[in-house]
Amino acid sequence: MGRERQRVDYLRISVTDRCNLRCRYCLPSEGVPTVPHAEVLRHEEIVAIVQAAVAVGIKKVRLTGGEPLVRRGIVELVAMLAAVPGIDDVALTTNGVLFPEMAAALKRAGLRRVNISLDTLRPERYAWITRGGDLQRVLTAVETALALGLHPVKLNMVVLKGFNDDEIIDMARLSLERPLHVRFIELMPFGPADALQNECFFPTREVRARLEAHFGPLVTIRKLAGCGPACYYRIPGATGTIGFISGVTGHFCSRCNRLRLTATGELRTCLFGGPGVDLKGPLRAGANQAAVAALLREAIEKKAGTRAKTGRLGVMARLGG
Ligand SMILES: Nc1nc2c(ncn2[C@@H]2O[C@H](COP(=O)(O)OP(=O)(O)OP(=O)(O)O)[C@@H](O)[C@H]2O)c(=O)[nH]1
Ligand SMILES: C[S@@+](CC[C@H](N)C(=O)[O-])C[C@H]1O[C@@H](n2cnc3c(N)ncnc32)[C@H](O)[C@@H]1O
Ligand code: SF4
Ligand code: SF4
Repeated sequence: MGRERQRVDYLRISVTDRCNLRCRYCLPSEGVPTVPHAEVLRHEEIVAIVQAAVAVGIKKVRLTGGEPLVRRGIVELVAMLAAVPGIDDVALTTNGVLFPEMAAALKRAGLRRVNISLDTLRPERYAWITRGGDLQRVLTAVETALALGLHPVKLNMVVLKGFNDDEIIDMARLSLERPLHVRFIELMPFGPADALQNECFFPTREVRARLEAHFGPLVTIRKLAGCGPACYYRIPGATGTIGFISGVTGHFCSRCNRLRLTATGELRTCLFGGPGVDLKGPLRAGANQAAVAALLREAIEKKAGTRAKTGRLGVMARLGG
């Protein structure tokens, strides 16, 4: 008997390829050539694709980027997506820089939860890894998300040997008193991260060993809202959790539940590449919802429960992580 196919119910949407930071493992210092405005999907086009996606089983959307909060009208887009019948979860992955001022409006628009990238708790390190970012803004973003009752609030830390691996315990401590979910992410070989892989890759098993040497055995917990690739644990007695995203050493592809939509309207069935399907062309040529749904259905049927094999990987800021 064949393997039962994982239900695909989650669409990650990169709403822009632009970013207000230049994290060293994600973008080159000069950035990447930006896509002309006309090539980027308009709000209405994203909504049309999401409506078609609901017809093929999508229930959750996550907005990412680039930095999703630099997209003009992002609050309105959240409201439009939250209003699509059949969508029960609208989430955001952000670097947090613009979040404090926008958070209340985003929540009012229907944002349910947020994942915030935070690689270090030291201001000078943060400025270095992001090429100029201000740590205080991200810390304020985390506080704002908690104060607004967005739930769960997850933190994303890409662990880099020799840069922030000495902060693993400090980051994990953030989960002790408050409902913060601290995720340790393995560096994946995209764009500039490819060149860092040899020197900086720090595997999940070593993160876990460090945590257990300090806090004692971690307790396995059932998954948090999100159904992403993270595996969650708890430090005994902690309010929040610890998550591991093992994009390199892990084996979670057989339960992959997601599709990706790039800012320019290409549908991808795997972060690691594979054939993309152009949705913008058909949409602009007048394809109706049923026709877009048929393209989505076909892509889902072809989606393998394994990582796509590809010669060249793009940059994360283009794919939305
Ligand atoms: N290999 C792989 N990595 C992923 C996948 N989805 C997300 N990631 C990585 O996981 C990290 C965190 O991603 P987030 O955008 O916070 O999303 P998430 O953890 O999937 O989201 P939720 O589970 O919904 O909270 C990023 O480094 C992503 O690149 C995936 O399908 N495959
Ligand atoms: C590409 S960013 C886009 C959203 C937003 N700009 C942010 O930083 O949260 C999404 C996530 O991918 C992670 N990421 C970027 N490059 C990565 C890499 N090479 N390996 C693993 N994770 C990476 C980031 O740390 C971030 O948590
Ligand atoms: S990880 Fe996010 S914040 Fe950092 S450069 Fe990439 S897209 Fe921008
Ligand atoms: S690597 Fe590809 S198939 Fe595997 S979990 Fe990520 S997106 Fe899904």
